[in-house]
Amino acid sequence: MEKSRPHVILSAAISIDGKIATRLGDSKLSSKKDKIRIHKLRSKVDAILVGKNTVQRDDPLLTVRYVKGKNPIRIILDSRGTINIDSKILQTSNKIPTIIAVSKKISKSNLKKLKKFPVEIIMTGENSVNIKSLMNHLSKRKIKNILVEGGGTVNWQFIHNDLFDEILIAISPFIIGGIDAITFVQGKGFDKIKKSPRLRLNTIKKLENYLILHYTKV
Ligand SMILES: NC(=O)C1=CN([C@@H]2O[C@H](COP(=O)(O)OP(=O)(O)OC[C@H]3O[C@@H](n4cnc5c(N)ncnc54)[C@H](O)[C@@H]3O)[C@@H](O)[C@H]2O)C=CC1
Ligand SMILES: Nc1nc(O)c(N)c(N[C@@H]2O[C@H](COP(=O)(O)O)[C@@H](O)[C@H]2O)n1
Repeated sequence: MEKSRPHVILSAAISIDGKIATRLGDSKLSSKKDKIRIHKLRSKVDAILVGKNTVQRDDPLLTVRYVKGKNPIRIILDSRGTINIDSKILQTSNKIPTIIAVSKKISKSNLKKLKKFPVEIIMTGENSVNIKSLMNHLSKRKIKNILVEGGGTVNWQFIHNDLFDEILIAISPFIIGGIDAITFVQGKGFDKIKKSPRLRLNTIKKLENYLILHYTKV
């Protein structure tokens, strides 16, 4: 029987105090070696997924550049289709397969704007993108594994809805601090430790001043 969702790996570079970006959105935490590690991983997955805020803040390419390898399909969660038309994601969508997942709340004008680009639009969910049904849809499209590269709001949705299998964390040698800085997991958070998913720490790897932690669910 076909699995109802792809295998999901959550990945982030964090400061030693668990932040993924400063309060101003600076998230450049990875070293060159760490980028090589992440690009190797990107080259092995079918798709890479991020949230709209990450696209707005970082203007990422989400491609494989530090190593040789194939680019994964890019998936952006953008409920209202507000992604900037000048973003690298849209501007390179003629070269790299790109899916924009939107909700039924998208305006006609934003839908029209997206349709001008060679992207696939998947509409699911009333207010925000229904990630369970999106995963189901992607599974039917033979997307077997997805690398979720944040941000914190998206990570919370995958964790809260128990839609992940592995977590890869690079602890970088920085301290960010501040209650307004984005943490690895945003959202409402669990109110009791017993509600948190149980994780098994599989490997710890030292990469210069970085620690790469690999967890799976118990
Ligand atoms: N250090 C690192 O490894 C990384 C850092 N970042 C940083 O994280 C920050 C962005 O994180 P956040 O503000 O938490 O935003 P986010 O990147 O998680 O995007 C959240 C947005 O995605 C959209 N969305 C649509 N459907 C959704 C759904 N079902 N679940 C969740 N989101 C949905 C909504 O517009 C929502 O506001 C940026 O500053 C970025 O630089 C992002 C990725 C990795
Ligand atoms: N692994 C990792 N380390 C960091 O320090 C980061 N800030 C991120 N961010 C994620 O990678 C995306 C940038 O990708 P491109 O270099 O533009 O291909 C960014 O948008 C986050 O998803 N990751």
